[in-house]
Amino acid sequence: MNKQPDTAFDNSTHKKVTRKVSVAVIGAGTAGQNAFRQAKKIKDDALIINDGFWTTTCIAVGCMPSKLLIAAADRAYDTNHSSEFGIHATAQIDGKQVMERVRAERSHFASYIEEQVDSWSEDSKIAGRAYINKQGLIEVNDELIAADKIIVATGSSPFIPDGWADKLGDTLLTSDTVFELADLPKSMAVVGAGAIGLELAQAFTRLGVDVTLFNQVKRVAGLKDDDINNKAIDCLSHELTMHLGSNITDVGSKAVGSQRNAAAFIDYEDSAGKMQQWQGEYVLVATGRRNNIHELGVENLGVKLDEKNRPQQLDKKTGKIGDLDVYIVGDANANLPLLHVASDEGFSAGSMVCDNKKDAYIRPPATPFSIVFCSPQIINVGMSLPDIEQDPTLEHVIGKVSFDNQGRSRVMGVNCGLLHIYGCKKTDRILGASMVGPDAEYIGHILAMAITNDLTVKDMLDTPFYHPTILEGLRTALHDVQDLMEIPYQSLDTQKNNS
Ligand SMILES: Cc1cc2nc3c(=O)[nH]c(=O)nc-3n(C[C@H](O)[C@H](O)[C@H](O)COP(=O)(O)OP(=O)(O)OC[C@H]3O[C@@H](n4cnc5c(N)ncnc54)[C@H](O)[C@@H]3O)c2cc1C
Ligand SMILES: NC(=O)c1ccc[n+]([C@@H]2O[C@H](COP(=O)([O-])OP(=O)(O)OC[C@H]3O[C@@H](n4cnc5c(N)ncnc54)[C@H](O)[C@@H]3O)[C@@H](O)[C@H]2O)c1
Repeated sequence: MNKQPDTAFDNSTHKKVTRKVSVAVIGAGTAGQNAFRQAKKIKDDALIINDGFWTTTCIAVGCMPSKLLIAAADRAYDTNHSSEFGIHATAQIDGKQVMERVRAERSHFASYIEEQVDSWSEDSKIAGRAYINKQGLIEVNDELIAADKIIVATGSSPFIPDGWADKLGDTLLTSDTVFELADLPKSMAVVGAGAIGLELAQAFTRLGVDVTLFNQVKRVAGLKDDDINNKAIDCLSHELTMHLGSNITDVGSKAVGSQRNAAAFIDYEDSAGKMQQWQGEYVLVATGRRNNIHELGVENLGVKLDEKNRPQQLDKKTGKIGDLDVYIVGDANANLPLLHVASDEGFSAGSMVCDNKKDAYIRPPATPFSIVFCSPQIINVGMSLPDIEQDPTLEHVIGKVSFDNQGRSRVMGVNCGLLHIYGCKKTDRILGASMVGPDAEYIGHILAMAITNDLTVKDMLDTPFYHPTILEGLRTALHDVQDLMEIPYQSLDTQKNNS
């Protein structure tokens, strides 16, 4: 490291350096484990340090338990909402069994990671919280480690507004604790209508919990296209109680008899400016996540952080910071806190630090792509509409399709949605897209593939679309893009109205 002393002592503490390694990875989530595996192929002495569980945020408290809960919720929803098909049933929901399955399946996924971590030699991993001291040395447990290169993969944690943890006490839940509930609660407020809030609020509602969702702005899933945002609110409000544009002025908990020793309340000003109070069993706070970097000491390596703790001079391909021998990858760099990004960045950084030319491939930054797994699903791909609108040279058009009357969506009874595809008039390329609607996860993948591989709208329309599918809606929107571009070959199309 640039700041590492030549001596084997830390001058400030007079502690002896306990080991010298070529590569140290801090954090053993998805990004860190990928980085470590890749580095270890070339550098025998590569070391990984981790605080807490070794099974990744994704598996322990993130992607997987949330999708397991949603899977149960969707079963219940379908059972309770099939009467339009002439099928009448009421779901009997065993809350304990629902939560047990979430945890049992989570353990199943975790076992693969545990097996891998167990296969790493004891001297290549350290369980403990790392701190980078003023000398640029890593302090962990009783060790003082000098590393030529450091990969920081310390992830992120739930953000809880100031004072709420104390005021809510044990009525407070976050994504770190909610999957540990032994049973489904009777009622719950969810604060925050981002990906976490939306997914969990809808899942618990579908499982029979009385859920109220709060968000301070009239926006869900951070959608930046107003029409898609309004449509998403419209589709979701059929089953979710939402107080969007409400301002929470206070939260707290109070004693309520013998069953539970506390019940929560939220005081809020609703969107009409009227003061209201919500009361219930728990408050699930989903007001965003913050990268775990502020107490790590990366500044001691020369890394500059902005006011939101985002590292400056970040190379988005590899996580490298300027010309330092420091890489910050995954949620820790607060760039795109998504699983596939953490995975790619970890892999690339691990290859870079040891110049692994043999089986390394530095992945280019992925086309921005996110999915929120509520129903209907919400996706964003490529550039956002506001970013496109800021650049008049892009000469964009917006191809649209509604899923409210789309053939297969109607057949399946999932006909609520809207897709906007942002096309570039000059290049016949797709700049980005935003959608709420059925099968959005698949439509999103197709659009991400098209953008990544520089396909033209014509290329996409020359590809077969099977009938009857929800994906035919994508074709309708692509046709709309073409129509707006006024490119002559569109007139040869014959399949246009089949969906
Ligand atoms: C509820 C929820 C649902 C999600 N769903 C999805 C989804 O559907 N799709 C998707 O793409 N993404 C989803 N995400 C996001 C995804 O889980 C994260 O982007 C991803 O797991 C981040 O991986 P990571 O390797 O950067 O961090 P992590 O997996 O969090 O690993 C970081 C590790 O570093 C350790 N650490 C921190 N500080 C130190 C220190 N000082 N010393 C040593 N170790 C330290 C931590 O304890 C942790 O073990 C979800 C997240 C949540 C919370
Ligand atoms: N399906 C997925 O890919 C998935 C699922 C879950 C999480 N994630 C990742 O986790 C990250 C964090 O998710 P998140 O939903 O916690 O954060 P987020 O930043 O996406 O959303 C937070 C929401 O909370 C609201 N909010 C903030 N403070 C508030 C307050 N005081 N009162 C009321 N509302 C308030 C914000 O307006 C925003 O809508 C996401 O950015 C995403 O990268 C992804």
